[in-house]
Amino acid sequence: VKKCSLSGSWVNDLGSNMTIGAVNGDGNFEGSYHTAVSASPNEIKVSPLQGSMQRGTNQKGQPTFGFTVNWSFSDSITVFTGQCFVDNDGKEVLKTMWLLRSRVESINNDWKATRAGRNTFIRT
Ligand SMILES: CC(=O)N1C(=O)N[C@@H]2[C@H](CCCCC(=O)O)SC[C@@H]21
Repeated sequence: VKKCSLSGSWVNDLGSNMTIGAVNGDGNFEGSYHTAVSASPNEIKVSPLQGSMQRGTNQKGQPTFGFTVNWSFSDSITVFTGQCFVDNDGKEVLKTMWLLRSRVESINNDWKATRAGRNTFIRT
């Protein structure tokens, strides 16, 4: 099976872009995320991400991963988790699910503070 590598530039169906740097020996990586959409009223700015991928040989070149985006323009944070696949056309695809945690004024609003979703990234 062709290998799927996380490093490089990706885009999702919302038009958000992310760039992931080299994966180090521990499987950790850093990058940046430029979201096309936001729940925050603030101006969108590029934000840093940090994450890890599994490097075990049993990944068959299609590793699982997770990363956190620490939004630089709002008090929220998003964690993504997913797997890097080579699809049936030989293209690399990141299938992810995410949780967006927004800061709320009071614990009474905690119930509405977390949004969840799925998203797919392809290489730009
Ligand atoms: C991949 C995907 O679905 N999303 C994406 O690319 N942008 C939105 C969210 C952007 C949050 C910005 C900060 C805020 O609004 O507080 S994270 C999940 C979603």
